[in-house]
Amino acid sequence: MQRISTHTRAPLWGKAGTRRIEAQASASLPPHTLMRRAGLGIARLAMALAPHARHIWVACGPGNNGGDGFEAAVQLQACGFHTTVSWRGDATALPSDARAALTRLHAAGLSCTPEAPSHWDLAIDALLGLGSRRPPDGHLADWLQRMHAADAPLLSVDLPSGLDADTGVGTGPVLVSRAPRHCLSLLSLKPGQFTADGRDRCGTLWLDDLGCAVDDASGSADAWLPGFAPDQPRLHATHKGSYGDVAVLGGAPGMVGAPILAATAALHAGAGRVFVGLLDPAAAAWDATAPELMFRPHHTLPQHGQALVCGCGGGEALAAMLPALLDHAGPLVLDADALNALAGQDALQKRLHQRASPAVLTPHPLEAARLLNCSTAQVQADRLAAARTLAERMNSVVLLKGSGSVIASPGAPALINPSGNARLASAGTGDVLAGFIGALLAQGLDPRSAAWRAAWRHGDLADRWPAHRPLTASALARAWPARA
Ligand SMILES: NC(=O)C1=CN([C@@H]2O[C@H](COP(=O)(O)OP(=O)(O)OC[C@H]3O[C@@H](n4cnc5c(N)ncnc54)[C@H](O)[C@@H]3O)[C@@H](O)[C@H]2O)[C@@H](O)CC1
Ligand SMILES: Nc1ncnc2c1ncn2[C@@H]1O[C@H](COP(=O)(O)OP(=O)(O)O)[C@@H](O)[C@H]1O
Ligand SMILES: [K+]
Repeated sequence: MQRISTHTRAPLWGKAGTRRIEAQASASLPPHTLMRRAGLGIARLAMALAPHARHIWVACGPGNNGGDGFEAAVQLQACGFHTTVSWRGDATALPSDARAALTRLHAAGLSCTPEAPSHWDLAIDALLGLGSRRPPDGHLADWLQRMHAADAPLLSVDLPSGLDADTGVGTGPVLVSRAPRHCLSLLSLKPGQFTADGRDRCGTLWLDDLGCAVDDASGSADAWLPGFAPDQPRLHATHKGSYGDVAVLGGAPGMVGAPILAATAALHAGAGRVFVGLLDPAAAAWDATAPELMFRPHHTLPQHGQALVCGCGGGEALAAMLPALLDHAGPLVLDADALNALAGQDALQKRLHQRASPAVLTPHPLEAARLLNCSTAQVQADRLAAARTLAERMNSVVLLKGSGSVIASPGAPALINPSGNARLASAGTGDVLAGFIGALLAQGLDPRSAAWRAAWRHGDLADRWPAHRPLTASALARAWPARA
């Protein structure tokens, strides 16, 4: 069993992929082996999480997820825990593995109750897993509501009930709770555990591969957790020219702070030199808080060989500049208003598509929706699919921001960034991310690596941020070297 952290590098499989893994694994094992192993794993984790628990509530559902719960209850009871198993239904309607597990439960002297207990020290959610098909209702919804509302820790089996393994879209209750939440994923990790509603519902994630470790030699994983992103070591005999130039273009009237944030972030993330071209003609031509930044007339940027970060606080004037920039700029990050300018502009999108080196696009869900000509809700309903579609359509690396940012690139597996938290949900942190990406491009990383490494570091800085210190974009922009 493995605790999943932001350093974990691992393949992610959705429903179809996990079903394939399950079918292959069970074909080579005696009947019911996987479910017994699952029960053992759940019981072990439950005991480790709540060693002093006296009363454990196992809520079981109508499928094999419920079967896992029955198996866990047998183990917990055998280890001396007072265990209440709640289950309602017709035993003959259970799938065969779960039916066998129910028989074992009865043989162990346990019986099921159709009601929830009034008190428990740890709840185990074995209601629905991979087979969840609609929002839980009736007694399933009632039991889930009770588990989420209680102060006791909650351990979800495989998936929090109602969470879609592919998309991370959750149905059914979820309440903000101070009680710890854990999820023990079985056989595989799933994309939906890391994006959209997945993080909030899962809490701390664990993986039990049930003794069937799967490698991804065939490249069939639906996405990957990228793993730890160490900084590149530096040779001693280097100089500012060794680490590239970044040019930042943006800053329409009233929005001048955005490109300065991006430029400051690029500087602190290791770019050799950073230039800024502001679109607001009334803006000051330097920044006393960041004298390293070099301000230039915007029409002179980017100069040859510079990585360009374009769009932060850009305003509508950017649209007219984009054709030339798309055709001639080297390494390129398009953010904010540069993305809005692209939306619905087939000619611009064609230029983007034809670039020799893919650009990095960093839309938040609303910007992605504009680019895809759909609603934000449609983007959020399947973040992986939205990012992949955009990446293919624009022939670009697309970093779809938000909880569990998705990084999609044409011809390469999608990545989901596991670092970061809601303290990043404040104005300007996206500009900082764009600057980080620009710095990594300037230092020679390929667009996909620059995107995921910057996103990982951006989130990691937020995860390590001292609780008492406000997380502002300008502080985040200056935080990189202190951490790497
Ligand atoms: N078969 C096996 O050998 C293994 C199964 N595993 C477990 O089995 C799970 C998958 O089992 P299933 O495919 O049976 O799926 P589930 O246990 O998630 O449930 C499927 C059942 O629930 C019903 N259902 C779906 N949504 C519902 C809703 N909202 N309200 C009421 N009923 C609903 C379905 O009609 C179906 O009868 C995995 O998540 C994992 O926990 C693991 O133990 C690994 C091994
Ligand atoms: N809950 C969260 N978990 C992880 N990252 C988050 C969360 N909320 C926001 N972020 C990150 O913060 C940044 C916000 O960017 P964006 O929405 O473009 O804001 P802005 O344009 O104001 O800078 C993105 O990198 C996003 O992924
Ligand atoms: K579950």
